[in-house]
Amino acid sequence: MIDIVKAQVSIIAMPLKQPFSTHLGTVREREAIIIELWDREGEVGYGETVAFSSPWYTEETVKTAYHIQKDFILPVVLQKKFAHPSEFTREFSSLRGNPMAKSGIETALWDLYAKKQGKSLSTILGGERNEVRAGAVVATQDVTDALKQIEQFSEQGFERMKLKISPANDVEFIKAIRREFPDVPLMADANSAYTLDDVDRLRALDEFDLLMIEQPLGTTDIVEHAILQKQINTPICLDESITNVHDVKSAIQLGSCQIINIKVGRVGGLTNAKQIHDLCQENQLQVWCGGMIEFGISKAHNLALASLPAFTLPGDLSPSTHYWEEDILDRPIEMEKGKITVPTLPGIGFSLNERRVEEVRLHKEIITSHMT
Ligand SMILES: O=C(O)CCC(=O)c1ccccc1C(=O)O
Ligand SMILES: [Mg+2]
Repeated sequence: MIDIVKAQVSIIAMPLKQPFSTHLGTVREREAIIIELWDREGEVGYGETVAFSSPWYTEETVKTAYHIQKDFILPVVLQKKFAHPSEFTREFSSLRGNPMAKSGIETALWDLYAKKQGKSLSTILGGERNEVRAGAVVATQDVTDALKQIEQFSEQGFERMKLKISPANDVEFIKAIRREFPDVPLMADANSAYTLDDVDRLRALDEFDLLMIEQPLGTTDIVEHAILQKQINTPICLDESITNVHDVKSAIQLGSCQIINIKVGRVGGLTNAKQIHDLCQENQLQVWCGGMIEFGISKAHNLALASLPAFTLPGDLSPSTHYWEEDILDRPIEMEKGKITVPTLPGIGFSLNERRVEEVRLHKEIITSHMT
């Protein structure tokens, strides 16, 4: 039984090494909520809430997630006992939406559960890979910058590059990159910058041999992506549109995509992420693990998830030093020749570097079971 008696919620903030720009705006500093849950025997589980400071990618923010966690999720988690972390998802099915708030806590329960079993989170989830393939995101709207970044990322060994595109920055931008790097594995992410009126523009991207185009149309759309996929050769990958297993069923039924980007936070935790993985595997859809410009706790959860068999494509998985001067883990996550080793120690295989967390912490709150 998982019997949580104490929770510590920390809001941290750190500048990115370089700005991360999309057509929706620029991220220069990253806030996140780090969750620590202790059970009655003193074992600790770690989770990270990946909502951003503002609602540019999805509706949640650090403040909404904090509110939902503190006022609705943690009081229940501190009262209830869970036989298995998957019970969390059922327990909070009547708490609508707020997947990142849920995920921040659910993932901590998974870490704790795996540690209690003395097994790695990868093993507990059914992982089969001992290393995963890393991919880099070129998040600049400037072609000179983009060329420089791709050069650098290739030297570092990243196995694919993802370009952030929009109607203001697509055909000419990709053409300039393809001229310099004819063979680099390349994909594009539009973060919903297009509509069906742009079919000709999107068809023009077919000549660049992109591995896929991620989320070209509306953030909640499943139907129009199916219409688009019939008119372009580049495989469509859905990100924002997939929030639960039902969305995946619809996308499969309609032929809305060939690939799915699974983000633990976007789908409300590891239980749902695994269920989506299993469904994609049964239906021969390829999946990869999406990134949220995250700190090491979420990175470690991603490594465990990406070790599952259907994660055949390189993900938005990068070492600790990719975005951060110094991450918050006891030791950095490292990449070697484009691969990151899946930890074999119990749970996520990392703990927090308390000194570093202290340096970057804006706020801390401890909640115990006799307070709720
Ligand atoms: O974590 C990364 O390496 C970046 C991944 C990325 O592109 C991204 C980062 C933040 C929000 C949305 C997205 C996205 O995939 O659309
Ligand atoms: Mg995306």
